[in-house]
Amino acid sequence: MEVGFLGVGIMGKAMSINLLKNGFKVTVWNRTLSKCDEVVAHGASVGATPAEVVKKCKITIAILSDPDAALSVVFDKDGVLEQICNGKGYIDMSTVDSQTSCKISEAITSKGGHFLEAPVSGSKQPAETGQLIILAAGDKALYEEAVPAFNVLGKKSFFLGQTGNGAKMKLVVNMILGSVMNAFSEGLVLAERSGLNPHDLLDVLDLGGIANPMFRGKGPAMLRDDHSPAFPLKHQQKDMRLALALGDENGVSMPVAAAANEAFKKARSMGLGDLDFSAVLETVKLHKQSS
Ligand SMILES: NC(=O)C1=CN([C@@H]2O[C@H](COP(=O)(O)OP(=O)(O)OC[C@H]3O[C@@H](n4cnc5c(N)ncnc54)[C@H](OP(=O)(O)O)[C@@H]3O)[C@@H](O)[C@H]2O)C=CC1
Ligand SMILES: O=CCCC(=O)O
Repeated sequence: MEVGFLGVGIMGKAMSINLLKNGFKVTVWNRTLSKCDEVVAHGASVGATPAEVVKKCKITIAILSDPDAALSVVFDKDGVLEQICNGKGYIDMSTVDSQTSCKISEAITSKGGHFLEAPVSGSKQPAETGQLIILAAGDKALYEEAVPAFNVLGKKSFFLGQTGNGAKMKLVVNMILGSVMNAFSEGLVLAERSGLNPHDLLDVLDLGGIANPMFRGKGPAMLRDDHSPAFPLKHQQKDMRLALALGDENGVSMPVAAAANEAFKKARSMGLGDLDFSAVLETVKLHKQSS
Protein backbone atom coordinates (compact mmCIF):
# COMPACT_ATOMS: atom_id res chain seq x y z
CA MET A 1 0.00 0.00 0.00
CA GLU A 2 1.30 3.52 -0.80
CA VAL A 3 0.91 5.92 2.10
CA GLY A 4 1.55 9.66 2.29
CA PHE A 5 3.10 10.96 5.50
CA LEU A 6 3.07 14.62 6.62
CA GLY A 7 5.40 15.53 9.50
CA VAL A 8 8.58 13.70 10.38
CA GLY A 9 9.19 15.05 13.86
CA ILE A 10 10.00 12.66 16.72
CA MET A 11 6.85 10.60 16.15
CA GLY A 12 6.45 10.94 12.40
CA LYS A 13 10.02 9.93 11.67
CA ALA A 14 9.76 6.76 13.76
CA MET A 15 6.32 5.86 12.40
CA SER A 16 7.15 6.44 8.72
CA ILE A 17 10.37 4.43 9.00
CA ASN A 18 8.41 1.66 10.70
CA LEU A 19 5.94 1.58 7.80
CA LEU A 20 8.83 1.37 5.32
CA LYS A 21 10.46 -1.47 7.26
CA ASN A 22 7.17 -3.34 7.05
CA GLY A 23 6.77 -3.15 3.29
CA PHE A 24 4.72 0.02 2.81
CA LYS A 25 5.66 2.52 0.11
CA VAL A 26 5.82 5.95 1.77
CA THR A 27 5.94 9.49 0.37
CA VAL A 28 6.89 12.02 3.04
CA TRP A 29 6.66 15.78 3.43
CA ASN A 30 7.93 17.93 6.27
CA ARG A 31 7.81 21.72 6.64
CA THR A 32 11.57 21.65 7.12
CA LEU A 33 12.25 19.45 4.11
CA SER A 34 15.80 18.47 5.12
CA LYS A 35 14.35 16.49 8.04
CA CYS A 36 13.00 13.99 5.46
CA ASP A 37 16.55 12.82 4.62
CA GLU A 38 16.69 10.04 7.22
CA VAL A 39 13.32 8.66 6.10
CA VAL A 40 14.43 8.85 2.47
CA ALA A 41 17.52 6.82 3.43
CA HIS A 42 15.06 4.08 4.47
CA GLY A 43 13.38 4.17 1.04
CA ALA A 44 10.77 6.94 1.18
CA SER A 45 9.99 9.34 -1.66
CA VAL A 46 9.53 13.04 -0.94
CA GLY A 47 6.63 15.28 -1.90
CA ALA A 48 7.33 19.00 -2.27
CA THR A 49 4.03 20.02 -0.64
CA PRO A 50 1.17 18.38 1.31
CA ALA A 51 -0.96 18.75 -1.84
CA GLU A 52 1.59 16.85 -3.91
CA VAL A 53 1.63 14.00 -1.38
CA VAL A 54 -2.17 13.75 -1.35
CA LYS A 55 -2.27 13.81 -5.16
CA LYS A 56 0.07 10.81 -5.26
CA CYS A 57 -1.34 8.69 -2.40
CA LYS A 58 -4.75 7.16 -1.73
CA ILE A 59 -4.26 7.55 2.02
CA THR A 60 -2.25 10.32 3.70
CA ILE A 61 -1.33 10.32 7.40
CA ALA A 62 -0.27 13.44 9.34
CA ILE A 63 1.29 13.82 12.78
CA LEU A 64 2.04 17.46 13.54
CA SER A 65 2.74 19.50 16.63
CA ASP A 66 -0.54 21.23 17.50
CA PRO A 67 -3.90 22.55 16.23
CA ASP A 68 -2.29 25.45 14.31
CA ALA A 69 0.02 23.06 12.46
CA ALA A 70 -2.78 20.55 11.79
CA LEU A 71 -4.98 23.30 10.32
CA SER A 72 -2.16 24.89 8.35
CA VAL A 73 -1.24 21.77 6.34
CA VAL A 74 -4.87 21.27 5.39
CA PHE A 75 -6.09 24.82 4.68
CA ASP A 76 -3.02 26.80 3.59
CA LYS A 77 -1.71 27.18 0.04
CA ASP A 78 -0.43 23.85 -1.35
CA GLY A 79 -2.29 22.13 1.45
CA VAL A 80 -4.22 18.87 1.66
CA LEU A 81 -7.54 20.44 0.59
CA GLU A 82 -6.18 21.30 -2.85
CA GLN A 83 -5.95 17.63 -3.83
CA ILE A 84 -8.27 15.69 -1.53
CA CYS A 85 -11.17 14.22 -3.47
CA ASN A 86 -13.54 11.31 -3.72
CA GLY A 87 -11.75 8.03 -2.98
CA LYS A 88 -8.89 9.57 -0.99
CA GLY A 89 -8.46 9.36 2.77
CA TYR A 90 -6.80 11.71 5.26
CA ILE A 91 -5.81 10.49 8.73
CA ASP A 92 -4.68 13.04 11.31
CA MET A 93 -2.74 11.42 14.18
CA SER A 94 -1.72 14.74 15.80
CA THR A 95 -2.93 15.48 19.34
CA VAL A 96 -5.47 18.28 18.88
CA ASP A 97 -8.82 19.31 20.36
CA SER A 98 -12.09 17.93 18.99
CA GLN A 99 -13.03 21.30 17.45
CA THR A 100 -9.89 21.29 15.30
CA SER A 101 -10.54 17.72 14.26
CA CYS A 102 -14.16 18.46 13.35
CA LYS A 103 -13.15 21.52 11.31
CA ILE A 104 -10.67 19.43 9.32
CA SER A 105 -13.22 16.63 8.93
CA GLU A 106 -15.86 18.99 7.52
CA ALA A 107 -13.44 20.48 5.01
CA ILE A 108 -12.17 17.08 3.83
CA THR A 109 -15.61 15.53 3.51
CA SER A 110 -17.00 18.61 1.73
CA LYS A 111 -14.48 17.81 -1.03
CA GLY A 112 -15.60 14.18 -1.17
CA GLY A 113 -12.64 12.86 0.83
CA HIS A 114 -12.71 10.59 3.88
CA PHE A 115 -11.41 11.67 7.29
CA LEU A 116 -10.23 9.79 10.34
CA GLU A 117 -8.65 11.23 13.46
CA ALA A 118 -6.25 8.80 15.09
CA PRO A 119 -4.14 10.33 17.87
CA VAL A 120 -1.81 7.94 19.61
CA SER A 121 -0.90 7.02 23.15
CA GLY A 122 2.72 5.99 23.62
CA SER A 123 5.90 7.88 22.88
CA LYS A 124 9.11 7.75 20.83
CA GLN A 125 10.11 4.19 21.70
CA PRO A 126 6.65 2.66 21.14
CA ALA A 127 6.56 4.56 17.83
CA GLU A 128 9.88 2.96 16.85
CA THR A 129 8.76 -0.53 17.84
CA GLY A 130 5.15 -0.42 16.61
CA GLN A 131 3.68 -0.46 20.11
CA LEU A 132 1.47 2.63 19.99
CA ILE A 133 -2.17 2.66 21.08
CA ILE A 134 -4.30 4.17 18.32
CA LEU A 135 -7.40 6.17 19.29
CA ALA A 136 -9.33 6.45 16.04
CA ALA A 137 -12.70 8.06 15.32
CA GLY A 138 -14.55 9.32 12.26
CA ASP A 139 -14.95 7.44 8.98
CA LYS A 140 -15.33 3.72 9.81
CA ALA A 141 -14.58 2.58 6.25
CA LEU A 142 -11.31 4.53 6.24
CA TYR A 143 -10.50 3.00 9.62
CA GLU A 144 -10.96 -0.50 8.18
CA GLU A 145 -8.80 0.43 5.20
CA ALA A 146 -6.07 1.75 7.51
CA VAL A 147 -5.99 -1.30 9.81
CA PRO A 148 -2.98 -2.89 8.03
CA ALA A 149 -0.99 0.32 8.65
CA PHE A 150 -2.31 0.64 12.22
CA ASN A 151 -1.26 -2.97 12.86
CA VAL A 152 2.31 -1.96 11.99
CA LEU A 153 2.25 1.27 13.99
CA GLY A 154 0.48 0.05 17.09
CA LYS A 155 -0.21 -2.84 19.44
CA LYS A 156 -3.92 -2.00 19.67
CA SER A 157 -6.35 0.22 17.77
CA PHE A 158 -9.63 1.53 19.14
CA PHE A 159 -12.45 2.86 16.96
CA LEU A 160 -14.25 5.32 19.24
CA GLY A 161 -17.14 6.52 17.08
CA GLN A 162 -17.74 10.01 15.77
CA THR A 163 -15.01 12.53 14.94
CA GLY A 164 -13.85 14.28 18.10
CA ASN A 165 -14.01 11.21 20.35
CA GLY A 166 -10.41 10.22 19.51
CA ALA A 167 -9.19 13.73 20.34
CA LYS A 168 -11.13 13.78 23.60
CA MET A 169 -9.85 10.35 24.67
CA LYS A 170 -6.27 11.39 23.94
CA LEU A 171 -6.63 14.61 25.96
CA VAL A 172 -8.09 12.77 28.95
CA VAL A 173 -5.20 10.29 28.88
CA ASN A 174 -2.58 13.05 28.61
CA MET A 175 -4.24 15.13 31.32
CA ILE A 176 -3.73 12.17 33.65
CA LEU A 177 -0.18 11.62 32.33
CA GLY A 178 0.83 15.26 32.94
CA SER A 179 -0.69 15.32 36.41
CA VAL A 180 1.09 12.10 37.37
CA MET A 181 4.41 13.42 36.05
CA ASN A 182 4.08 16.43 38.37
CA ALA A 183 3.30 14.28 41.41
CA PHE A 184 6.22 11.99 40.52
CA SER A 185 8.58 14.98 40.23
CA GLU A 186 7.48 16.31 43.60
CA GLY A 187 8.02 12.86 45.11
CA LEU A 188 11.55 12.58 43.73
CA VAL A 189 12.55 15.97 45.12
CA LEU A 190 10.77 15.36 48.43
CA ALA A 191 12.58 12.04 48.86
CA GLU A 192 15.99 13.59 48.21
CA ARG A 193 15.46 16.74 50.32
CA SER A 194 14.16 14.73 53.26
CA GLY A 195 17.30 12.63 53.31
CA LEU A 196 16.11 9.53 51.43
CA ASN A 197 17.87 7.90 48.51
CA PRO A 198 15.55 8.62 45.54
CA HIS A 199 16.79 5.44 43.83
CA ASP A 200 15.27 3.55 46.78
CA LEU A 201 12.03 5.41 46.10
CA LEU A 202 12.07 4.14 42.50
CA ASP A 203 12.55 0.57 43.75
CA VAL A 204 9.72 0.90 46.27
CA LEU A 205 7.35 2.41 43.68
CA ASP A 206 8.17 -0.32 41.18
CA LEU A 207 7.02 -3.04 43.56
CA GLY A 208 3.75 -1.42 44.56
CA GLY A 209 0.27 -0.74 43.24
CA ILE A 210 1.27 2.43 41.39
CA ALA A 211 4.20 0.83 39.52
CA ASN A 212 4.13 1.91 35.89
CA PRO A 213 6.33 2.03 32.77
CA MET A 214 6.74 5.81 33.01
CA PHE A 215 8.27 5.77 36.51
CA ARG A 216 10.42 2.78 35.49
CA GLY A 217 11.48 4.25 32.16
CA LYS A 218 11.99 7.91 33.02
CA GLY A 219 12.84 7.82 36.73
CA PRO A 220 16.55 6.90 36.47
CA ALA A 221 17.14 9.48 33.71
CA MET A 222 15.36 12.16 35.73
CA LEU A 223 17.68 11.48 38.67
CA ARG A 224 20.59 12.13 36.29
CA ASP A 225 18.94 15.40 35.11
CA ASP A 226 18.68 13.78 31.66
CA HIS A 227 15.59 15.16 29.94
CA SER A 228 16.44 14.14 26.37
CA PRO A 229 13.17 14.66 24.50
CA ALA A 230 10.88 11.73 23.77
CA PHE A 231 7.70 13.72 24.42
CA PRO A 232 8.54 17.45 24.27
CA LEU A 233 7.31 19.41 27.28
CA LYS A 234 5.76 22.10 25.04
CA HIS A 235 3.43 19.45 23.60
CA GLN A 236 2.47 18.16 27.05
CA GLN A 237 1.62 21.73 28.10
CA LYS A 238 -0.49 22.11 24.94
CA ASP A 239 -2.33 18.91 25.88
CA MET A 240 -2.97 20.13 29.45
CA ARG A 241 -4.30 23.42 28.05
CA LEU A 242 -6.64 21.61 25.63
CA ALA A 243 -7.75 19.13 28.33
CA LEU A 244 -8.57 22.00 30.70
CA ALA A 245 -10.66 23.60 27.95
CA LEU A 246 -12.50 20.27 27.58
CA GLY A 247 -13.05 20.36 31.34
CA ASP A 248 -14.49 23.90 31.06
CA GLU A 249 -16.84 22.83 28.27
CA ASN A 250 -18.13 19.95 30.35
CA GLY A 251 -18.22 21.64 33.76
CA VAL A 252 -15.57 19.36 35.24
CA SER A 253 -13.49 20.80 38.06
CA MET A 254 -9.82 19.83 37.56
CA PRO A 255 -7.67 21.59 40.18
CA VAL A 256 -4.91 18.98 39.94
CA ALA A 257 -4.63 19.32 36.16
CA ALA A 258 -4.76 23.12 36.46
CA ALA A 259 -1.82 23.08 38.88
CA ALA A 260 0.08 20.70 36.60
CA ASN A 261 -0.55 23.04 33.67
CA GLU A 262 0.91 25.94 35.65
CA ALA A 263 4.03 23.90 36.34
CA PHE A 264 4.43 23.06 32.63
CA LYS A 265 3.91 26.76 31.76
CA LYS A 266 6.59 27.67 34.28
CA ALA A 267 8.93 25.10 32.73
CA ARG A 268 8.29 26.58 29.27
CA SER A 269 9.08 30.04 30.60
CA MET A 270 12.38 28.61 31.88
CA GLY A 271 13.24 27.58 28.30
CA LEU A 272 12.60 23.87 28.88
CA GLY A 273 9.86 23.40 26.25
CA ASP A 274 11.95 21.38 23.81
CA LEU A 275 13.15 18.97 26.50
CA ASP A 276 11.19 15.93 27.60
CA PHE A 277 8.12 16.67 29.72
CA SER A 278 10.04 15.11 32.64
CA ALA A 279 11.91 18.44 32.76
CA VAL A 280 8.99 19.77 34.81
CA LEU A 281 11.10 18.28 37.64
CA GLU A 282 13.30 21.38 37.35
CA THR A 283 10.41 23.62 38.47
CA VAL A 284 10.11 21.64 41.70
CA LYS A 285 13.84 21.95 42.34
CA LEU A 286 13.58 25.76 42.08
CA HIS A 287 11.90 26.09 45.44
CA LYS A 288 14.55 25.70 48.12
CA GLN A 289 13.77 26.66 51.68
CA SER A 290 16.26 29.00 53.30
CA SER A 291 16.57 28.37 57.04
N1 LIG B 1 6.55 12.72 21.18
C1 LIG B 1 5.62 11.97 21.79
O1 LIG B 1 5.92 11.18 22.71
C2 LIG B 1 4.20 12.01 21.36
C3 LIG B 1 3.69 13.05 20.64
N2 LIG B 1 2.35 13.04 20.31
C4 LIG B 1 1.77 14.14 19.55
O2 LIG B 1 2.17 13.95 18.20
C5 LIG B 1 2.37 15.21 17.58
C6 LIG B 1 3.82 15.30 17.06
O3 LIG B 1 4.67 15.14 18.17
P1 LIG B 1 6.27 15.05 17.99
O4 LIG B 1 6.60 14.24 16.80
O5 LIG B 1 6.78 14.65 19.31
O6 LIG B 1 6.60 16.57 17.73
P2 LIG B 1 7.88 17.27 17.06
O7 LIG B 1 7.96 18.60 17.70
O8 LIG B 1 9.05 16.37 17.10
O9 LIG B 1 7.43 17.42 15.53
C7 LIG B 1 6.42 18.34 15.17
C8 LIG B 1 6.13 18.24 13.70
O10 LIG B 1 5.13 19.24 13.36
C9 LIG B 1 5.66 20.04 12.31
N3 LIG B 1 5.10 21.39 12.37
C10 LIG B 1 5.08 22.23 13.43
N4 LIG B 1 4.45 23.39 13.11
C11 LIG B 1 4.10 23.27 11.81
C12 LIG B 1 3.38 24.11 10.91
N5 LIG B 1 2.94 25.32 11.28
N6 LIG B 1 3.17 23.67 9.65
C13 LIG B 1 3.61 22.44 9.27
N7 LIG B 1 4.28 21.59 10.07
C14 LIG B 1 4.49 22.00 11.34
C15 LIG B 1 7.16 20.02 12.50
O11 LIG B 1 7.81 20.45 11.33
P3 LIG B 1 9.31 21.08 11.40
O12 LIG B 1 10.22 19.89 11.45
O13 LIG B 1 9.42 21.88 10.17
O14 LIG B 1 9.36 21.91 12.66
C16 LIG B 1 7.36 18.54 12.81
O15 LIG B 1 7.25 17.76 11.65
C17 LIG B 1 2.00 16.26 18.62
O16 LIG B 1 0.66 16.60 18.45
C18 LIG B 1 2.21 15.54 19.93
O17 LIG B 1 1.42 16.07 20.96
C19 LIG B 1 1.53 11.99 20.62
C20 LIG B 1 2.01 10.93 21.30
C21 LIG B 1 3.37 10.86 21.77
O1 LIG C 1 1.26 12.27 23.89
C1 LIG C 1 2.28 11.75 24.36
C2 LIG C 1 2.23 10.61 25.23
C3 LIG C 1 3.58 10.22 25.75
C4 LIG C 1 3.49 8.93 26.51
O2 LIG C 1 2.47 8.23 26.46
O3 LIG C 1 4.51 8.62 27.17
